[in-house]
Amino acid sequence: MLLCRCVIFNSVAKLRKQTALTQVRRFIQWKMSDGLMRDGNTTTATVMATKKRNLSFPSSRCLSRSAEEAKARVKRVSVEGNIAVGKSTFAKLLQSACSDWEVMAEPIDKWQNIKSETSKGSDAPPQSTVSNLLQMMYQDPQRWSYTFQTYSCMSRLRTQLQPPPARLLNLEGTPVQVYERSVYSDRYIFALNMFELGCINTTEWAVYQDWHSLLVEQFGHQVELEGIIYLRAPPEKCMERLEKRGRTEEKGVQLDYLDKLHTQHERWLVEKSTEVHFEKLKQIPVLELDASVEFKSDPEAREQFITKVKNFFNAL
Ligand SMILES: Nc1ncnc2c1ncn2[C@@H]1O[C@H](COP(=O)(O)OP(=O)(O)OP(=O)(O)O)[C@@H](O)[C@H]1O
Ligand SMILES: Nc1nc(=O)c2ncn([C@H]3C[C@H](O)[C@@H](CO)O3)c2[nH]1
Repeated sequence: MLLCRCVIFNSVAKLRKQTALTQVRRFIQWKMSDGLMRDGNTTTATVMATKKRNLSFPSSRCLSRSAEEAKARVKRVSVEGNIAVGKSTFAKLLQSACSDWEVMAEPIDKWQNIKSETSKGSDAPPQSTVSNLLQMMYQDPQRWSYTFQTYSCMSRLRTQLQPPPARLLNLEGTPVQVYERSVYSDRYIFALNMFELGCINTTEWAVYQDWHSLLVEQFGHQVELEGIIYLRAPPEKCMERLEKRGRTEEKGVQLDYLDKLHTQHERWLVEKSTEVHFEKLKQIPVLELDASVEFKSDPEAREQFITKVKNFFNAL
C-alpha cells in the first residue's frame, strides 16, 4: 500500500516536472519567435526594443546600433520589501517624481483572477471560470504554494521582459525601469520561505529551483537587474499597515509570517547569507530605505527619499 502511494507520488512529481519543463520550453520558443507586446499595443519602438533584448538571437542583427545603445542605457531596478511595507505607495511616489522612471506594478490582479476556459462537448459553448489563486494559497498553503510560485514567477518574468517604453529610449538623463518585486524575490524570499515552512515539499522545491535557474540562465541579460531598493521596516509596522489596508485574502496573515519574511529579506539583502545562484545578483548594489517613515504626510521625508533614489540610480 505504502509502496503504491510512493509510486503514485513519484509519478505525479515526475509529471509535474515534465509539465513545468514543457511549459518553460514552449514559453522560450514563443519568446524567440514572436517577441513581446505591451498589452497588445505594439509600436515600432517596442518591437525594436524587444529585438534588442533578444541580443543572443539572430533577429538582433536587424537592430540599428543607436537603438541598441539607447536600450542599454535603461537601468532596471526592483523594489523589494515585506508585505504591506509600502512598495506600491513608494512606487507611485517614484512615478510622480520623475518622468525618466517607469514603474511596473506587481501583477496581483492576475493572481486574483485566473481564467480557465472549459468546454464540455463540441456543441456546448465554452464556459469561463475564475479562481483567486492568492486566496487559495493563503487558505491552503500546503496544497497551493507550489502552484502559486509557478504562476507568480511566470508573471514576474513577463513583467521583467517587457521592453522599455519608447519615451525612455530617447532620454538624456538616467532612464530606469522599476519593478515591484522580481523573479529573484519570488525564489529567495517567498518560495524559499514556503519551503522552510513545509508548505512546499522537497520535490516541489527541487523542481521549482530547476526551472527557475533554467529560465533565468536562458533569458540571461534580459532579466538582469542593475540595482535593488530594499524598503525596510519592522514586521510590526507592516502588520499595522496590512490590517489598515484590509485586503480580503490577507485576513488570516499573522505577525509570525511577516517576521519570517522579514528574516528572509535581511538574510538576502543585508547579511547576504542566502545562497544565490546568479553571479550578477551576488554583486548587486542595494539601497536600503527606512520605510517606517510616514512620508505620505511629510514633504521633506519624500524629498529625502527621492534624492537618495536619484543618487543611487545615477551611480548604477
Ligand atoms: N510610508 C507610509 N506611511 C504611512 N502609510 C503607508 C506608507 N506606505 C504605505 N502605507 C500604507 O500602508 C498600506 C500598505 O501599503 P502598500 O499597499 O503600498 O504596500 P505594499 O508593500 O505594496 O504591499 P504588498 O506587499 O501587499 O504588495 C496602505 O494602506 C498604504 O496607504
Ligand atoms: N506566497 C507568496 N509568494 C509570492 O511570490 C508572493 N508575492 C506576493 N505575495 C503576496 C503578498 C501579498 O499578500 C500579495 C501582494 O504582494 O501577494 C506572495 N505570496
